[in-house]
Amino acid sequence: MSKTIRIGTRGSKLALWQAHFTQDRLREAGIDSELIVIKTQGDRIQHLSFDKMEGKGFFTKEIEEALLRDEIDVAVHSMKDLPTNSPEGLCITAVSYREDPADWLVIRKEKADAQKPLLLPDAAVIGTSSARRKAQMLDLRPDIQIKDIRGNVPTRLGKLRDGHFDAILLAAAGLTRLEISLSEFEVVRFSPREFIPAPAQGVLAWQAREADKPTRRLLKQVHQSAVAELTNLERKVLNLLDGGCQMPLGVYCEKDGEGNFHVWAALANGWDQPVRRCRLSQSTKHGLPERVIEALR
Ligand SMILES: NCc1[nH]cc(CCC(=O)O)c1CC(=O)O
Repeated sequence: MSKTIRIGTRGSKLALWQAHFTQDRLREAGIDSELIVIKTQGDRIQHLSFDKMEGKGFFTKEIEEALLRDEIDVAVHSMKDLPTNSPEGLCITAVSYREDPADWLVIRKEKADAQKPLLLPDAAVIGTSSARRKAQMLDLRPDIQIKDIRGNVPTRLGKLRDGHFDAILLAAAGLTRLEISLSEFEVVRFSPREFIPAPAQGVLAWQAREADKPTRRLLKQVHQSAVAELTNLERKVLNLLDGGCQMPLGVYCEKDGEGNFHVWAALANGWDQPVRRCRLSQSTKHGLPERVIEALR
């Protein structure tokens, strides 16, 4: 018999889905757990665009602090929201399967224009607060207008429905996990090789105290090491650039049946600056992140 693992999570619908998913995986491994909901800066400050907020890790800081204070044993994060350097004393112990890593462009049906690229009318108003999505969208359609949008996934869809935007960009992972019907909208489902996702998009990270060996041993039972190999590569590129989740950087990695690694990356100096792209392949992962940085220069 092991003790009950305390899982710390944000309170949004998607975060709770992720926490329940964690509980299910642990239960399968015979491990009992309970949920502890924690509010973060990212949940409280919903009116500011991310580029107007200071620092990194808006969705993760308070949960990491609870972990350090021993109020929880495991923190569940969307891995893409997690800065590449864990605070002193904490580490990412395990990662989940990868949900579809793509971004989807969700368009109001009455605005969709089948004659135009990406089904967008001229000068379409696109809602996104992500510098990465802004830069890649402007690269594809320089005529569009960008407007910031905040709030959780259902809130954003509500704002689209209410006509504040012609289209918005969302992670396929969030929409799929919440089983949100998009039948009232037109949807452009980008390939992650074309519209490059955030490093580790679609993957959950399970964080624990470095010194808490019993919890870390339990988490290893649900760890997906093949996923970690790819997300570690993606996050290494972010780390080498000294970037956070507001950097206009997309990195996406696949490993093929022969064991070769393929990386697609896109980087801009700012959200309204030109996008530089690269696609690299090699048979080992060694030195690949460094080559990506070189190619994006
Ligand atoms: N930044 C918010 C956030 N963090 C994780 C997801 C979706 C799940 C994932 O990508 O793992 C989202 C919503 C979105 O980007 O549309």
